Amino acid sequence: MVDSEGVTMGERVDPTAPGPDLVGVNVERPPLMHQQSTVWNRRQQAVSVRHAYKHYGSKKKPNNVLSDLNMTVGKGTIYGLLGASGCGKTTLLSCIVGRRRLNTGEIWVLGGRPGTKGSGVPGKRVGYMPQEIALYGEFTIKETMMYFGWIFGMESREINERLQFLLNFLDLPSQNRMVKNLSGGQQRRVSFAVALMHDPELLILDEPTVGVDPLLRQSIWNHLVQITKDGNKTVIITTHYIEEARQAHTIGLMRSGRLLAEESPQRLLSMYQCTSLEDVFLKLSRKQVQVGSTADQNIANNISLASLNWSKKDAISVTEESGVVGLNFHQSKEVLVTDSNGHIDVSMGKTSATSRGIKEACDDCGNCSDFTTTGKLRALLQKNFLRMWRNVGVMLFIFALPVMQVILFCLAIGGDPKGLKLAIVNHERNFTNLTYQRCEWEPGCKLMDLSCRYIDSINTSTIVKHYYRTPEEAKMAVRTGEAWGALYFTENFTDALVARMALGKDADEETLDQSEVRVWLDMSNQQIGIILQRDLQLAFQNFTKDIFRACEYNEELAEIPISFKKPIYGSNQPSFTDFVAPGVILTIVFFLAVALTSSALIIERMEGLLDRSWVAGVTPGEILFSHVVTQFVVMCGQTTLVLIFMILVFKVECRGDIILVIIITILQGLCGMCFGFVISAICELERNAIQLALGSFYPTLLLSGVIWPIEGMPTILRYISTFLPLTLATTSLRSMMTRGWGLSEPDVYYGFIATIIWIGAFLTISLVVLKAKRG
Ligand SMILES: Nc1ncnc2c1ncn2[C@@H]1O[C@H](COP(=O)(O)OP(=O)(O)OP(=O)(O)O)[C@@H](O)[C@H]1O
Repeated sequence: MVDSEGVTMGERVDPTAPGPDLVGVNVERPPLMHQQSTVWNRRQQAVSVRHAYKHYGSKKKPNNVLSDLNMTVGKGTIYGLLGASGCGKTTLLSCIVGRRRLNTGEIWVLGGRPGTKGSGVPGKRVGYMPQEIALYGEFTIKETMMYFGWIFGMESREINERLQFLLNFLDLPSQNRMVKNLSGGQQRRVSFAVALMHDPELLILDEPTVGVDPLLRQSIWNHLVQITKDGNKTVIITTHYIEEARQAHTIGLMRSGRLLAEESPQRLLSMYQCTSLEDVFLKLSRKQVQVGSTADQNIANNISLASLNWSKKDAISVTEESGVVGLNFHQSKEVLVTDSNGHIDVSMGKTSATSRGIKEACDDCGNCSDFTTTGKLRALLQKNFLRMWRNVGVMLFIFALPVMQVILFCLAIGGDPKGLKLAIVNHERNFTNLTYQRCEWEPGCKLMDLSCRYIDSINTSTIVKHYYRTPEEAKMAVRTGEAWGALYFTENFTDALVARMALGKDADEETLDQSEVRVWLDMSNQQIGIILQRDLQLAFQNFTKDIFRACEYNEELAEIPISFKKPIYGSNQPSFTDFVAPGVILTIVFFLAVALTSSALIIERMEGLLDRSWVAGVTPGEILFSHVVTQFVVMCGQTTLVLIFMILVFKVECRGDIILVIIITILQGLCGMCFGFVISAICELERNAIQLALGSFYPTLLLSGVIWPIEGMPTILRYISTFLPLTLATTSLRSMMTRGWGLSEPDVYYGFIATIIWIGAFLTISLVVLKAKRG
């Protein structure tokens, strides 16, 4: 029994298994079995698609775009793929060039399967012009050609020669014009030129003639006819100008994810007795709608000729193999030979060409390292730098923003508050005029007007003193927000204080009570409250020491018996800036890298540039690598600026090895960049990437111990915090800067290890996601 593939049941050739001809090592024609020969022949066509199914969306709610589609494109032919908008042409082409994968079914392109090693597809065997412009707007025409030429492994001289030809042929303006300044039609022609650049074996053009004037359109078709003449080049073209497709050797009429017909234009016109291809398409479409339901029941394939019941039925060859009307297309090409079974065999006499193509593709991989080629790297790196260089806004963003952030941080954070109002009530003095207070006291060992002497020792830059008549008035000032605290001295403050000091343990309750300085603070602002407490206590200590010194007592008696010696690390008056600065340095570098990277990749993807590079043979790994290199250079610049401003200009303490400080900062920048890659790989839209980047900013900042010690967090949060990319690195940098520790300390090297692990994890995730998305 022979099935629809022409293969004996039970001996079906596994479409997914690589055939002997796959890798170009053994392209000898498989012997004997006719069925195998047919399958083999089919696979040697320029393109062969069999039983292709492709859907978007989830399996539960699939949007079926290709359903059991079969297509055969003979070598050395022009294949016009026609169909209404949304019928799946672009999807089919993207599967052919290896940009997407089918859900089921098989595709063979130039004797290999797209995406397999050594097939050359995606790669330089294919020239692809996508529907969107997909060009770098900030490149000149010449730079655009150089970029793609290098990716295709061409020499600069070769590219220049080809460029001159294409400029003339496509009537393009000066090669130094920026792409973004060209008209829509000119941009499309540049896009077409890119596809023609490396003279590929298979040219896939998605609506190349949109926006092109009729004369040039004809010239483009003439060129396509010309390049396919010798049988070595094949063209697949989609167009909305159906009639221009008359110049194609074969036309595939597509509707609802299937091919309704695949024939030469002349044959289609005569078969359906129409004068225009549009009429043929309409006829076939109507028929498909009419018979759709019954046909679907009988044949799980494309439209069946039997059910169509055309008048010229005999003239149409229908095979179940193709499921397409007239698969045995009768091109007027001498190169196409029909074998004894009626199957086309274009491979005869051309085996060596196929072999050569695949072999060349393999050689390309063999010549260079497995990872990449210098041409590709050169192209990708130049592209990244040129894009940044041409975009002044981005350049400013890259270098001015970190400096601005450091300056703002150092100026705004960590300084002692100034001008805090204190409401003072001093009943030792009978003030009549509260606007001008003279609270005089006599220096030396004079125990008089001690309230005034104490008030005088209160730091005046932080505290502004306002006088009130009664404690109630002063407290009201605090309640209404006029003052941050109220201070009250009793009528007998001096006498009571002297008695308290003289009597010591014999002092009575009233003496103790009268000798107190009573303070009511607004503690709603923790930082201000603590600073006021600190300053009032410090002022009292200085005031007492001053009296003891004057009276020739031992001034140490004025202190509490806990002696804080010179700290082992830091100072007795630690600065909040020194605590926060290490975390702020890393946060600035980390999140700038996130912002920059995440948007860069998404913009490229949305403009279709990433797709185009992929089809040209650039791998996700190469794209990531080129961005890592570009970002690394940027990172070094940013790190230098941030550290210069932080340490040299604003004198933030740095006791440790500056080289280690620089290394961990750069590593954190790289880590942020890799996180940016993950975001850009996951998110389709720039908007979503921005949301994700911003959404991750606050949790990371709050949980990484940047602004508050992680020791103050609940236990679970502390564990979570440890596993965030910034936490251990912040601790490490802080230990280096404030304690002067080196790499031998666990606190320091944990930060380095954690950062490196995060870089690896982020890179792996983004590679996996990018590769998955290519499918
Ligand atoms: N990435 C995608 N995700 C989800 N659906 C998609 C995606 N790309 C295309 N589609 C859907 O698949 C269907 C076929 O789209 P496709 O772009 O292949 O059609 P087309 O024939 O090329 O149309 P046109 O001639 O207008 O370019 C459309 O319904 C489209 O909305």
